[in-house]
Amino acid sequence: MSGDELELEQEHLSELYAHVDALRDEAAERVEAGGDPDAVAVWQAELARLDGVEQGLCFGRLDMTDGTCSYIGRIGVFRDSDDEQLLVDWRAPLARAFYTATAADPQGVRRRRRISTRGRTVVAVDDELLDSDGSEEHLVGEAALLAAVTAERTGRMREIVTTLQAEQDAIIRSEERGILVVQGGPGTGKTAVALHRVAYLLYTHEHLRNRGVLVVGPSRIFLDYIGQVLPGLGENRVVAATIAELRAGVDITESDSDAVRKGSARMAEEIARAISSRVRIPDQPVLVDFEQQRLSLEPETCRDAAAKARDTGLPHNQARLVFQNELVAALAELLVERMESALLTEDGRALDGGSADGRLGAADLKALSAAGVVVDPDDDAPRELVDSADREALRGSLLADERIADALDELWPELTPEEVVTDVIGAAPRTSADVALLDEAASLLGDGAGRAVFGHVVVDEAQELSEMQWRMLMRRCPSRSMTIVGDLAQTGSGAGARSWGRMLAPHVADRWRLAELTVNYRTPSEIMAATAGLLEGTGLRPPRSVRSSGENPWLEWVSRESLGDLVRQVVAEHAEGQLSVIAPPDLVGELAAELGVPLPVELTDAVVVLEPGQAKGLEFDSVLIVEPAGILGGGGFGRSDLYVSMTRATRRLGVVCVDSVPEPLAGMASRERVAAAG
Ligand SMILES: Nc1ncnc2c1ncn2[C@@H]1O[C@H](COP(=O)(O)OP(=O)(O)OP(=O)(O)O)[C@@H](O)[C@H]1O
Repeated sequence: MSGDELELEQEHLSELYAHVDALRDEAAERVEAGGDPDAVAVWQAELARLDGVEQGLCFGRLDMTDGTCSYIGRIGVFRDSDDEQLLVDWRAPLARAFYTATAADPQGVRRRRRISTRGRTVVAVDDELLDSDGSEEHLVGEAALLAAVTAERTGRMREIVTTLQAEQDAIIRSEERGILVVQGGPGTGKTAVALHRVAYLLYTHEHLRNRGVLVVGPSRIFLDYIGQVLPGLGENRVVAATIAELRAGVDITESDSDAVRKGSARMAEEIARAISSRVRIPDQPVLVDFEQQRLSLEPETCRDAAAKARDTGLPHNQARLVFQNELVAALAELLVERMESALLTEDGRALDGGSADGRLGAADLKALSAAGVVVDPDDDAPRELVDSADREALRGSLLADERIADALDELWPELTPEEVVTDVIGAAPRTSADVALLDEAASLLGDGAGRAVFGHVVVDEAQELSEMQWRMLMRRCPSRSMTIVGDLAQTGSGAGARSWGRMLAPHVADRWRLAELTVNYRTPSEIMAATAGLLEGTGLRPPRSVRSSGENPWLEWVSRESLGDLVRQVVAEHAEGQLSVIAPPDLVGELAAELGVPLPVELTDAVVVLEPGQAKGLEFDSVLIVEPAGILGGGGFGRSDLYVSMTRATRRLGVVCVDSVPEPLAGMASRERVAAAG
């Protein structure tokens, strides 16, 4: 590449940064000036957006056959004086050809140029001519892609905006409405694509900025791992949470041997039943005292009130108010009738007998005045003793009366989600699986406190979610605009999905669309070949690896006593990049102590020790699996867990077995043989 070209690109890049600096200065000034807090918040967000795109601001250029040229980057930048577009946002339609044009389908592109930068300096340009005679399908920007996928891992996911592939681009730009399921094997870029899609949707659909986007991930470790991707794309206002974090204030302990039962949609029925069984229809009249009067609530009256309350369709705690109003109205009628029959004749004249002198007795007056009904004791003219305003006041007093409130609460109590869930599965401590039950109960009780809804929801590692967790998520996305990414071959939870259709049917019937990713960018073909035995008989096919590493995975077999020594030796020999030791949960503590690495893990450390469940969605340069038999035997989904664990490696994989080698791994070569071949 000629120096002139580099110089030319440097000139353009410097001009771009000068513009961005000017924008940043303006935003900083506005923040400093203060004033309206909303306006200040907007300028703060703008500052964060501009800071987020500092690295790799511009990464491409398209030269078209019609002689025009556009630069592609993380955000759009315009020259103020003539509105000329200096940089096209990668999400704009104009940028699309950067990802999808091929020699077979050049889309008007003559040359695609990738611009590599370090800080604000152009370090390389890499050109692809598309108007040559090309008919072969190939990867877009192969050299840049391979450089990206073989780069050393840092414990933080990077955005892939400069090397997105056509099948990924199509998913990112797919229409916002409805549910899009992205199924793909390990390393096919599902997480990366989902996050880039969020950035794209926020760019193209203004309303999502106000309505919010939620990204749901399997663990806090995973959310930290992906936490830099969206800011690097200029998007800072996305909520990222695990399912458990979606209900604040629940203390979680993780392990749960009952997660499968708790995940089943049948729990929704049990919870509904637990709530309705708390409403008691008495078989005997309920006697309540009010201001020296004894009133009786008949079972029939209670039954009618409960039916009316249920017919409203309101949640339990709100329907309770209807129930109370009905019963209080019935009690008020009782009181009125009693007073009227005691004091007035049928045609409304005062009766002798209510009190000795034919006037209201002291007790009557007290009861009425307690109820806010003011009656002049000298007035015995024919009239309706208690009019509608009086009745209203009487009902108010009845409702406010403590003994009446207690009696009504006995029949239809106000409930909390925790009480209901305790009825169904027992008292705390709560696990992550319980959170969906608490949410279900809260929804049936009408306790919406703290439940935010979002305009679009992204669910990563979606195969892990139980039926109850799907119900919980759907409540947060009334528009059903969702991107769901996952891999049925990686389902590690007995409560998780075996079929997308079955999981989604209760919510959207068959109104969802499927997109597939087929190329594995992470795991070299040698490692994928070693996992083949794990998919045997499942009908699932592993994705095609984009590259081979030339390094074969190995397997070693040691006694329990020598395990620590061997693991320490392998870790000591590990020289470059990040290494993750992945072991069954009961070995993790011991191995971490043996290796002197902290728990819980710090993901950016050179060596980390994880359980298979924690490794979901992550990746490392090297992976050492310890005691695969323990992972395989760790529940009905041991095969998936081992498959997930083995496919976390971008370069090297070793497996250490204690005592016996699991059958699906029997074909792997020994460490010695691999070392000799290397
Ligand atoms: N177009 C691309 N350019 C560069 N790197 C890519 C591309 N697509 C995917 N990758 C890289 O491949 C790796 C795997 O991506 P990602 O984690 O999104 O895959 P996944 O399908 O979610 O995997 P898994 O299901 O195993 O968790 C990441 O390092 C990602 O950056």
